[in-house]
Amino acid sequence: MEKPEWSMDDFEIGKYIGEGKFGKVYLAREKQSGYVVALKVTFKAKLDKYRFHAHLRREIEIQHGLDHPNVLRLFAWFHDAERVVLVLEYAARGELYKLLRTVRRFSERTAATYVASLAGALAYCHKKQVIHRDIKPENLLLDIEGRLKIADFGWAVRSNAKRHTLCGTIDYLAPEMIEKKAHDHAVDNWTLGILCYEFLYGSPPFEAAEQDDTLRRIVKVDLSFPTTPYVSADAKDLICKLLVKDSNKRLSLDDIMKHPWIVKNADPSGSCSYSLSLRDLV
Ligand SMILES: CCc1cccc(CC)c1NC(=O)n1cc2c(c1)/C(=N\C(=O)c1ccc(N3CCN(C)CC3)cc1)N=N2
Repeated sequence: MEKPEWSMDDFEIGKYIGEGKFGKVYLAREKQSGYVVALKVTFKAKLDKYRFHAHLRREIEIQHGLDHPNVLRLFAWFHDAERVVLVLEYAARGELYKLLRTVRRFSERTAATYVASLAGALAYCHKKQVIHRDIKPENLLLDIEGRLKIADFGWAVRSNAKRHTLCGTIDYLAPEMIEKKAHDHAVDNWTLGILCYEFLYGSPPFEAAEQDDTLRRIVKVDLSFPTTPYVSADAKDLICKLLVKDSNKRLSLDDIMKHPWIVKNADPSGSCSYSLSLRDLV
């Protein structure tokens, strides 16, 4: 997909897919190859208004440098007089959180497959000195085979220096980010524990009516497992080894891949042709 300079004329624009704070996403087909992509269009006027150039530039630099089966590809980008356009991989099954809300919670096999995919993608990002910092169901997409894709590197940073910026939805924030201590890639490991809990129980572990209560529960690691739905001891063991206050004591991404629950339940292909098992329907 490399060529001197792309323009909107190279694409047939398809249906509107969705929008975020700064951009609208459209399905599109590249005319020469017929390749289907997602075009994320941001108007420069909006960038000026919110002084968002640096954020977008960082998103482009970081995501363009990543190439992993569970990271949404940024193939190219271009701009014209009024827009900046990102040419992104198309994830045909949409947002993972909508699937989670629809089916209420995932089976242990599906949850373990997604956790393993995330651990693999994050291990790759950390090796490339990148911390995503905003891993949450809303930023996870599914391709046509049901394979998980991490998207939206808007909050990602290079992890050479310790970071101090508070960002992201509070349910997924690690204690050290709330206590404004220096944080490193271990924040993504914490978030993986939050997601694993949410995949299995249908809501994040420290959810509370008031934001302050959630923050208090996070810094206290006030973790409890409801008696229903049934969740295996292995799954709870993994969650307890990730939701650890001391970021140095959290299970490493490599150890997650070797954890008995993952080894026993994760589908090595990474794809969950989502079959509703009877247990998921009760
Ligand atoms: C929307 C712009 C935005 C703002 C902030 C963060 C993000 C990343 C998630 C994004 N999205 C983004 O960058 N995106 C890059 C993308 C992308 C979003 C995408 N697909 C979809 O969003 C999508 C949604 C629903 C869908 N259907 C729903 C109904 N089903 C029955 C059939 C399938 C099928 C595809 N493919 N590449």
